[in-house]
Amino acid sequence: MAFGTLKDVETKGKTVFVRVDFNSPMDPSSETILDDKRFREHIPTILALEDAKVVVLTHQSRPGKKDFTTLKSHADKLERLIKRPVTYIDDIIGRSAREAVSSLRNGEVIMLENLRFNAEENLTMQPEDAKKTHLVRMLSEMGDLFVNDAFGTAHRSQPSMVGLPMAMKSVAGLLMEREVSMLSKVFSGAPHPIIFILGGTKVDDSIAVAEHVLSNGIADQILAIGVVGNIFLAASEIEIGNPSRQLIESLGYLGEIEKAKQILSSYGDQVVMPVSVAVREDGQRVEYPVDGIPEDAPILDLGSVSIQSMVQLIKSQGTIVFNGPAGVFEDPDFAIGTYELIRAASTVDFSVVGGGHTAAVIEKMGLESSYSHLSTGGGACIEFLTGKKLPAVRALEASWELFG
Ligand SMILES: Nc1ncnc2c1ncn2[C@@H]1O[C@H](COP(=O)(O)OP(=O)(O)O)[C@@H](O)[C@H]1O
Ligand SMILES: O=C(OP(=O)(O)O)[C@H](O)COP(=O)(O)O
Repeated sequence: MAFGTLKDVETKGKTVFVRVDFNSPMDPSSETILDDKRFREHIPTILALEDAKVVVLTHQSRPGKKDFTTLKSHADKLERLIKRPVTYIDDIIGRSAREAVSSLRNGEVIMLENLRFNAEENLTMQPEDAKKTHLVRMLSEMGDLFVNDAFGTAHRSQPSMVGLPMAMKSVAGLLMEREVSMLSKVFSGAPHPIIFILGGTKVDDSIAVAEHVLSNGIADQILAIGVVGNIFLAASEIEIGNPSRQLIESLGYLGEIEKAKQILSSYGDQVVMPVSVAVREDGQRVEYPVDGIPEDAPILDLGSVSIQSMVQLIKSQGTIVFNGPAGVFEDPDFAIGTYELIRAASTVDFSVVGGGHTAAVIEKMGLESSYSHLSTGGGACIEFLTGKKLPAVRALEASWELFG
C-alpha cells in the first residue's frame, strides 16, 4: 500500500479524527436506521483506537433528501454496537465542537454533526483547494491525526475526504485498508478463471466495468444478468419484448445497447448471457427460451435452463465478482435466479461482492461468511473496478508522502 495504516502510527493519547461512512438507509419519520451494516464494518477501526481521544466524522445523505438529518441516532447506534459511551455533539466546527474536542480524555468517543450540514463539504474540489476550506482548516487545527475509513465515500473529492489528508498526518483505517486490498486483488493475485457477474439496473456502471475488465485481461468472462443481461440480449438482436425495452428506455439506457454491441464485437466469446428467461404472464411466472420471449411480458428473472448452466459455470471459477441481482428478487416468484447464483458463488475460492442489494440478499441468506469480501461501497466499489484511482485513496497516498 502506498498510504499509511494504523500500524504505522502511534495513537495513544492523540486526538484522532476518524472519517467513517455511516450513511445508511433511514426511516425519516422515526429517525430509525434501517440497516447497520456500515456501522458494523467500521467497529474494528474505532475499537483499535481505544487509547486515543476519538472524534467520529460522517455524513448522512445529501441536502434536499428526506433522510438528510442529524446524527443523534447514529451516535446512539454506535454506542450500542461498541458498548462504550458515544457523545453526540450537534456542531462541527463551532465553539461547542471545539470545546468538546479539547476536553476529550483518552478512551472517550464523540461524534460531531453531519458533515454535509457544512456547505463546503458538499463541494467537489481538488485536494489543494479542499485544504483551504474553512472546514478543513478548523478541523485540522483541532486534532493530531486523521484516519480515513470511509471507503463508501472514497469516490467523492470533498473536503473531509481529500482536504484533511493535505492538512494533517493521515492514515487509512482498517476498513479502508481491507477494501482497497481485497478489491486490488481482483486486478492482480486472484485465482483464475475470473468471472464478473454483472446484474441489477445500473447498466452504465456495469458496461464501464465490463469494458475495463475485458479490455485489460482482468476478467476471463462476463456473466450478464438482470437488466444488464437484457441489454446484452438486445445488443445481440434478441427480441426482449416491449416492457423490458420500455424499462431500459425509462432508465435512460437505450444508448448502452450500442456500447454492449461493441463489447460483443470485440469480446463476444467471453460474454455469457441468458438462454432462457422468466416473465410474468397473467400474474404467473412462465419461462421461455430467449428466441421466444413474448412481446408483452416483462423479463423478471432467469429461466431454469440458464440458472442451471450459470450455476455450473460459476462453480468452476477461481474468482467471482458479483455486482447486481439476476432479477426482481423482491418478488418471491422471481427470486430463484438471484438466490441460486448467490449460493453457487459462495462456493468459489475468492469471491467479492459490490452493491447494496446483492450484499443484502447474501446477508439474508446467512452466507456472508462464505464470501471473501462484501464491499461497503456502491459507487466507490464500481469506480474502483473500472480501474480509476479513487480521490480519497490518492489523497491518503499524497498525505503519506507529505507527513508519513
Ligand atoms: N429484469 C429486471 N427487471 C427489473 N428490475 C430488475 C431486473 N433484474 C434486477 N432488477 C432490480 O435491480 C435492483 C437492484 O439493482 P442494483 O441497484 O443495480 O443492485 P445493487 O444494489 O446490488 O448494485 C433490484 O431492485 C431488482 O428488482
Ligand atoms: O452511500 C454512498 O454511496 P453509494 O450509495 O454509492 O454506496 C456514500 O455514502 C456516498 O454518498 P453520496 O453518493 O451521497 O456521495
